[in-house]
Amino acid sequence: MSENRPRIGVLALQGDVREHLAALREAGADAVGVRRPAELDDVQGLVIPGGESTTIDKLTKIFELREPLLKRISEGLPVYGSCAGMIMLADEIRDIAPGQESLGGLDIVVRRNAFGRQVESFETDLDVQGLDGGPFRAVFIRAPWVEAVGPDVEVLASVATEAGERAVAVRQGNLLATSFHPEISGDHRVHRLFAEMVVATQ
Ligand SMILES: NC(=O)CC[C@H](N)C(=O)O
Repeated sequence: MSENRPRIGVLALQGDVREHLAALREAGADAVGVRRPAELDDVQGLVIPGGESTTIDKLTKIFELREPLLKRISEGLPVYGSCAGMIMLADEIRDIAPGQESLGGLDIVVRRNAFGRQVESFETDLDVQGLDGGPFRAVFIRAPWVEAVGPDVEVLASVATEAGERAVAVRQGNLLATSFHPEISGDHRVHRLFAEMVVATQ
């Protein structure tokens, strides 16, 4: 790690990997793609990007990353999951696909595609706890929401839905997750928050 530039990986199997690499670099991290176990060994934090959680799940198994990921998460590796990445970190998934598994670690129940189908993707201004400087423009794309959280989970942001308030940003220890995609908003405050979490563990 050079000075305060943490080395953060982006799980580079599927999804918007490039956008996260760019956002992390702008947030002050050394960002690298992670596709092999040896590359995972080499990072101090990891982003699991948005994409399709069923595909990311399958590819982590094919690329023999599932076991190393489970091990590092259990050892306290800081991980930030966005959208499909949030689903990968959830202990329980509703509307799960046949055979789908998460990595888990975050004591939350998420519902996949909770906000509706692709055409129902939307943007909104969110107040996110821990982010200074006003509301965050959050982009939701076939996003999950959080239906239940365990006692150690902090809810950082919620949205009002027809079903009531639903959490869309949560943190539990070294694990951070958002239903939305901060990597495409041009606002790097979520990535900066994660980089600070990674630095704090060193
Ligand atoms: N933008 C996203 O990451 C969408 C997540 C996708 N609906 C899933 O279930 O994985």
